[in-house]
Amino acid sequence: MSARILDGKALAARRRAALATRVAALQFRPGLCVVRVGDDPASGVYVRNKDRAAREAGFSSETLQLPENTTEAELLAVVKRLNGDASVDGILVQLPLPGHIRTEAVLDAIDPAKDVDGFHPVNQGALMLNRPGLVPCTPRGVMLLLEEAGVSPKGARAVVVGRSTIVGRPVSTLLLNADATVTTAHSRTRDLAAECRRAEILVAAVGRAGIIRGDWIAPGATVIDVGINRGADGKLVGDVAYAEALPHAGAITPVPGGVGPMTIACLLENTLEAALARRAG
Ligand SMILES: Nc1nc(=O)c2c([nH]1)NC[C@@H]1CN(c3ccc(C(=O)N[C@@H](CCC(=O)O)C(=O)O)cc3)C=[N+]21
Repeated sequence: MSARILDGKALAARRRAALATRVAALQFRPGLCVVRVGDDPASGVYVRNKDRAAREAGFSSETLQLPENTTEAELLAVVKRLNGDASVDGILVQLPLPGHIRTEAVLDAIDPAKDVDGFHPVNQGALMLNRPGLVPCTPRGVMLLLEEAGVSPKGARAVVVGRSTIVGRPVSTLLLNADATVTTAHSRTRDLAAECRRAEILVAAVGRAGIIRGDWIAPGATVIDVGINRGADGKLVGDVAYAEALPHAGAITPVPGGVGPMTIACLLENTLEAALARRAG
């Protein structure tokens, strides 16, 4: 038996096509602005793919490329200008930022109504309280892939490996809000293999190639691999040892072509949502 492959690339393409139809019917173009400081390689692929996807869906998309030596004060001034720019519906500041800039200070400065990453404390707090708000893109993509797989979180044992504020924690919260029984495992978890083996839904968001081994996966489990790591041969690989996992999992997302494209589709959905909410007043 071999796992069903959850095609995130195809699902993302369908969602972007649906978005394009909705955007074409609007009286305005939703505007996304991405701010990139320096050229961290982790951001490169994302910025290029996002820009193309945004334009194809009828959004206006702009990337402000600032030099590596931009000061925190200068970046805050850019964010404030975008907060006040009525043509900008969504603001995304690419992470990671250079070490001399405090990430929290920058994220806190983004207008929560334009925070299409969903990283602002107001939006993260809303998520924790299960109230309406902008939800982080990758975690939303994870939930949509589960839905696509026909897997209901309700009552299910879910294990999320990773506790980052941008993926692990919000994924755990979304699963909890969807009535899963959630374990958040991390680098200090005593027996990671044992925790993973209990999972009916396993979400890997660690950022280390292949650390989740095939025999950590319960028979028939649904595996969502959030990791996008560069392997020794330069190819993209996930956090899950994919070939090993195939005979164990019931369904699994590939890397590339799984969660990554969904992140971009959800970013555009968040941008439309922010645009409609702001323009409704
Ligand atoms: N403020 C902020 N928000 C982010 O969401 C954010 C960020 N900063 N910094 C960088 C990371 C990285 N990230 C990716 C999203 C999609 C793909 C993606 O589309 N990957 C495709 C294609 C990869 C390829 O072909 O090279 C795939 O996995 O199939 C990759 C990486 C978002 N990030």
